[in-house]
Amino acid sequence: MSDLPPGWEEKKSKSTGKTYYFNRGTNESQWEKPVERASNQVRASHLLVKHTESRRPSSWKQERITRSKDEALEIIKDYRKRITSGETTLKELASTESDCSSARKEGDLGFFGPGQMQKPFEEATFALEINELSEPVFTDSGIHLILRTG
Ligand SMILES: O=C(N[C@H](Cc1nc2ccccc2[nH]1)C(=O)O)c1cc2ccccc2s1
Repeated sequence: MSDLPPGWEEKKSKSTGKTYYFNRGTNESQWEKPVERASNQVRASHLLVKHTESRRPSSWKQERITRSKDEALEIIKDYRKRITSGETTLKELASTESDCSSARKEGDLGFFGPGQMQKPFEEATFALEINELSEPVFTDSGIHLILRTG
């Protein structure tokens, strides 16, 4: 399978059987194989702190998450202070502290486009500059710190 830049998919023309390329961001198609990612793709790493109201109050770290949403927010604010002070980095903290399974990849979620992540997460990420760290972001999964990386 040819490896395509993020946001593109390979298709076969129904009439001619020729391969063409579909850009999920612009819904345009082209015959030429794309070399750069679709413009609407971003990449991010994140640190998630779950709480009792999380959609799935369990993680690789803790079978049953018992902290409250308020406690989770205090934890996230402390993490943000430690990152912005330079004491640690988001990727370091995500590796040991994130309640998301992406912790094993330093919180890296890879590339994604519109419609792939929960709306508050998507909107927050698309509003960030590359290498910018978000404020606490609330989704049904819990509370996140997001670092846009691409
Ligand atoms: O949804 C996931 N994990 C959930 C927690 C979670 N909820 C999220 C909501 C938005 C963005 C990331 C999120 N991670 C879980 O472990 O309960 C994902 C894990 C991974 C791992 C690698 C790449 C993408 C993803 S998305």
